[in-house]
Amino acid sequence: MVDKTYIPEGEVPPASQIGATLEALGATIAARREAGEGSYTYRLLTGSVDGVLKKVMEEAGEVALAAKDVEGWATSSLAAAVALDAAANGAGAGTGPVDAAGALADSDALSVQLPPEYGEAVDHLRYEAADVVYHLLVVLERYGISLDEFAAELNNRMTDEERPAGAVRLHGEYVRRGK
Ligand SMILES: N=c1c2ncn([C@@H]3O[C@H](COP(=O)(O)OP(=O)(O)OP(=O)(O)O)[C@@H](O)[C@H]3O)c2ncn1[C@@H]1O[C@H](COP(=O)(O)O)[C@@H](O)[C@H]1O
Repeated sequence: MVDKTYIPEGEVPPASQIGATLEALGATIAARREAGEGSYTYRLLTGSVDGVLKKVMEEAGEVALAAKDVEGWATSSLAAAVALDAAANGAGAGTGPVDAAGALADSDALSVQLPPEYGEAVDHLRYEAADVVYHLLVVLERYGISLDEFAAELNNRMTDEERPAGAVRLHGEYVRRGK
């Protein structure tokens, strides 16, 4: 898989990239409580709650649409490869079971060319996912749920094998499933 990420030369990466990023973003969002109307985050934190809740739902919907777009490009690429294979080899060619990677499981392997639009759709999905997380963090800040408390919620759901050593947990009285 292509590594789409990089670290600028000479910079030392933090122990956890996503942890450091969420911490920084959470701190920025919290600090925007004092920023004034010029800040989008301030407006989400202090305006009608419907505003930020609508954004969370809208962005989640955009994630779903973006993912469907990725699926669409994958499916049409696979269909095009099957049609090409059938045309090149005659009926019965390339008709074995297709695995998750879109390749035929038998020796008559099918070569699927993913178009540039597929990669662009994946990038768009990542973009919309970031929009959801940003708006979700604004909601958490609005209701005083710290990132550590949020982490504890996730950690409490993990098995002992999954949970990282020293991970923060919720006290039993704050574990309320569903409500
Ligand atoms: N991470 C974000 C962030 N992600 C998304 N957004 C905003 O969320 C809005 C999303 O709305 P839309 O969906 O209408 O816009 P879009 O994303 O351009 O378009 P689509 O999703 O419809 O394709 C845009 O205005 C984005 O600028 C964000 N705004 C701010 N931040 C962070 O918060 C910091 C403080 O921002 P301010 O409060 O604006 O100073 C920034 O420096 C960033 O680090």
